[in-house]
Amino acid sequence: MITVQEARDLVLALAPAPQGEDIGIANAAGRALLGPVRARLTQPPFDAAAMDGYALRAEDIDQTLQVIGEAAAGHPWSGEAAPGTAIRIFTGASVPAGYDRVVMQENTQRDGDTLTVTDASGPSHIRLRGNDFSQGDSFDPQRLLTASDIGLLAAMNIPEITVARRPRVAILATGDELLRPGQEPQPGQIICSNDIAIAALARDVGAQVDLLPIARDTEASLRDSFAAAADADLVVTIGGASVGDHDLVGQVASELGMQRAFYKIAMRPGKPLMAGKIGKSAMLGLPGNPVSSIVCALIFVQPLILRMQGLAANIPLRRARLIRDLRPEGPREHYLRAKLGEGDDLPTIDSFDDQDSARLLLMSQADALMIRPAKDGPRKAGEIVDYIALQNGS
Ligand SMILES: Nc1nc2c(c(=O)[nH]1)N[C@H]1C(S)=C(S)[C@@H](COP(=O)(O)OP(=O)(O)OC[C@H]3O[C@@H](n4cnc5c(N)ncnc54)[C@H](O)[C@@H]3O)O[C@H]1N2
Ligand code: MOO
Repeated sequence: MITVQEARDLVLALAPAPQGEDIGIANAAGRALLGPVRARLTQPPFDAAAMDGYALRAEDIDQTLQVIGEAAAGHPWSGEAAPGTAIRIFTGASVPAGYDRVVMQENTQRDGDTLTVTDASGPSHIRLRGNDFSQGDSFDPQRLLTASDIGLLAAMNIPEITVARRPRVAILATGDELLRPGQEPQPGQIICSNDIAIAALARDVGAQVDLLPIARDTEASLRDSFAAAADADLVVTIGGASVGDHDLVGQVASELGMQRAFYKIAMRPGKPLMAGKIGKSAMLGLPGNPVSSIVCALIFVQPLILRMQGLAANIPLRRARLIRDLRPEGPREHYLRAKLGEGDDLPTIDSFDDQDSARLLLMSQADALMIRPAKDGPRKAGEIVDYIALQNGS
């Protein structure tokens, strides 16, 4: 069996080069910029008042001043700064040339057109031209664009950008026992939970998801499903990956010409993971146990979808202190469902006693996946371990 790291490298190598698509920035949150863009203007474009008050020359601050004009946002004042004068100014207005200080109106006293400063302390309250960014500055965040990013693109006066086309991801749950949520289970049947969970994880990283009908445990049904997924950039199957008589996914995929990159990895949960290419699509075959499928989606499916959009696919590892001793590990890298707590320097982490890969309730209660290397020795409370933060965490 190959290691998780080897498997990740092979999975990421399945990503084709991203294709570009031009979109308006208003719809660009959650999309991946394809290459750097450059600011089309300087921000702020002029020295701008940061407070409502008066613009004056710092050297005049102790004098009685004459108010000779007004500048508001969008309405600059274009006269000359003369000694002993001030300009009524409002936040966002251009500070007229020659004035180098804005005093908040709370720190002034005005009588007709004369002004005295009652409190001369404090900063200049002027945002200098270009203090945020300058025309020509490059922007390339190397992650899915956030709300702040699209605000920044707007401020840079970039109305349209080229992003990676959303990867089309077909998700296929397999199993005779599976029903859709809301249906009435007969003896031996359960509700299909995995495909909608994996679909949500895929959408979170920018995929356009096609949730296929549940395939039955027959070769014919699986062939039909693979045919329906032929246009996908990535086909994710769920279940039927193990060695049982009804685990047909690998067999049918091979008959359809799948070029296998690997089958089975030293990971717990997730051992029967399968990866390769089928037709024009990348394919990942996830194990059917609900927690296994979600963990594999976090470690392999999401990074692959990000890579398909040209992004680095690193999973941020964090560190926490064990709250109690741990037994030695077996031959597979273990991703344990765990709870975080407040600690002095680092958070504390405590894995659940029950690590059954079928227990969705525990997965939903976990706020971290604690990572223990294969064959890790016993660990003592207080030692530091790596973990991956989960969305459930507060
Ligand atoms: N003899 C062996 N048996 C098993 C091994 C093994 O090495 N030797 N590995 C075990 C491990 S580890 C896993 S993980 C599972 C994976 O099996 P499959 O991928 O073939 O999954 P299924 O058998 O189809 O299902 C397992 C389990 O999960 C339920 N399931 C499946 N799909 C869904 C779904 N979409 N929604 C909700 N629940 C689902 C299914 O009903 C089963 O209970 O194999 C072990 N066996
Ligand atoms: O690998 Mo299975 O995914 O341990 O439950």
